[in-house]
Amino acid sequence: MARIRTDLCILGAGSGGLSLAAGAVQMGARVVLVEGHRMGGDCLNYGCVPSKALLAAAKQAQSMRQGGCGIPGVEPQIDYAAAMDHVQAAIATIAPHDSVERFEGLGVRVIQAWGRFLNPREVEAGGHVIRARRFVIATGSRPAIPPIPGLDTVPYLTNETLFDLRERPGHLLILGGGPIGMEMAQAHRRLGAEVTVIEADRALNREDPELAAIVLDRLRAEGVTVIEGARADRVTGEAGAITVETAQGPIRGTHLLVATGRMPALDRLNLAAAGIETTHAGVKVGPDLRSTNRRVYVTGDAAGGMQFTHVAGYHAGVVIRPILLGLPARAGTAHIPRVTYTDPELAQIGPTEAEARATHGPRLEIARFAFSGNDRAIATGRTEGLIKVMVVRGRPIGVSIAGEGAGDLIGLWALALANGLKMADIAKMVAPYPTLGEVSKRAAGAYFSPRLFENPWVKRAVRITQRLLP
Ligand SMILES: Cc1cc2nc3c(=O)[nH]c(=O)nc-3n(C[C@H](O)[C@H](O)[C@H](O)COP(=O)(O)OP(=O)(O)OC[C@H]3O[C@@H](n4cnc5c(N)ncnc54)[C@H](O)[C@@H]3O)c2cc1C
Ligand SMILES: NC(=O)c1ccc[n+]([C@@H]2O[C@H](COP(=O)([O-])OP(=O)(O)OC[C@H]3O[C@@H](n4cnc5c(N)ncnc54)[C@H](O)[C@@H]3O)[C@@H](O)[C@H]2O)c1
Repeated sequence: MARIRTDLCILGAGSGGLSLAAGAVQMGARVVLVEGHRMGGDCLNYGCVPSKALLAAAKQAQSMRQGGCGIPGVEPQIDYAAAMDHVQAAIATIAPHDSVERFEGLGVRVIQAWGRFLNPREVEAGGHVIRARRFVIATGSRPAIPPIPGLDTVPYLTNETLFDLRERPGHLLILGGGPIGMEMAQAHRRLGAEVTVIEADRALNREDPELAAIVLDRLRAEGVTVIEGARADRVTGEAGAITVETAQGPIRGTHLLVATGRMPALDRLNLAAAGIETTHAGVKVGPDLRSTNRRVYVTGDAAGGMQFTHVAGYHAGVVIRPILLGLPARAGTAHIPRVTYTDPELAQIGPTEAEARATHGPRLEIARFAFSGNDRAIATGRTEGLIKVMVVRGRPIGVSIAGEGAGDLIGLWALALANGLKMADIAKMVAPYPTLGEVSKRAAGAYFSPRLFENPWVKRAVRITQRLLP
């Protein structure tokens, strides 16, 4: 076994591991990066990139089908394999950025093998024993497959196999109405498949119900069947003919996508040998993302919190401080946005209205503005949408947006929450006309207008001043 001594050994070359490796090596640390499968991890190969590329193909099809602004729709000719080629081309275009060659070029030593702890200070990977001052577990997550009787007897898809399909499913059943389920439901419906989502609870149940309804109404109008409150009791059938039994009756389709959540990918790591404790959600970490082994930090999905690429990247920026410079660090969550890339999109940062109400009670004020009052939305015929801002003592603490471009619109509020800006700061902003971005300013306006327009003191001051002015 070859022995390697290094400053930092990172397990997993996905969103978190790659950001950390690139940052650490460029700041002067010796870095070993261990990846057992594909560079780029889930986001590039089986997650964000393929799902957004497929959604883009689906949006193209839908805009032809739907027409609008006086242009009649035409039924598009859909070549599902060509749409999947577009997906693979998007992955291939981004892949060099995440490649072994690029990282070796930066000075990172990349080992392409699965890593596992031998003891609290050493990892074995591909015939090497790596002794590092600090380790980072950045091994991500994988689909959590529920123990539904019969599921293991039928061929089912997950996000790891869906994007390999070359033929469009005739009728795609989707188990789980979370972000993966709803994004893939809309993509497949728009590409011409029949789609039924089977959700045990409420679809998009982490989101504000009023805003989730805007998205779900649209999906249903496009022909996606969403069955809520339906737990799958049993699955039977074979390739091309699959039945999901629920208390609401049997639901039949040709393909089944399981999208019922994700579990941390920790099983290969031999964590017990390193004294690293876990919870059901992931590695047990403190607010500084340090595990129960003080030499080992955790980033991204493996840390058991929010499962997003930008969170993995943010974690990389947090742990690099103590690892390289011995400085204290703390990972927050209050300023982290999330977006579901359905059309319309659904974006959230901080607490929803119900969550904020539970914490802040009567101190909570809600500022709202509907997209139907935005001139750009009217001009482009996309008026479905709403922004809600949760405000406590003049500061936004949470924002929910459903509507076209919600994922981009939430960026302004991510800046506001990260920097403790006030509603007055948003109101000061001059937004270009006509843009969807004006909805943020109008929400701030909605917060201040009762204070300004329904205030007798303001009216009195204006009357007095008008009398005195020459
Ligand atoms: C369908 C889908 C769509 C998504 N869309 C979005 C989106 O639009 N926006 C968003 O922000 N997030 C999205 N996500 C979530 C996002 O992909 C993850 O949050 C992100 O990839 C997590 O990054 P990570 O670094 O923790 O893990 P990953 O990126 O998954 O990387 C982990 C890496 O570790 C490797 N590994 C595992 N065990 C070992 C080991 N023992 N030794 C060596 N290597 C190991 C794996 O092979 C993998 O390459 C999506 C996820 C899915 C499934
Ligand atoms: N746009 C994005 O940023 C994006 C997109 C996709 C995924 N992701 C990430 O990946 C994570 C996982 O996504 P997901 O959609 O798989 O998980 P999820 O946990 O968000 O949703 C899973 C859904 O499946 C339901 N469910 C669970 N067991 C069921 C059963 N037996 N029968 C019927 N329904 C059942 C749950 O009630 C839940 O609504 C997300 O939480 C998110 O962090 C992000």
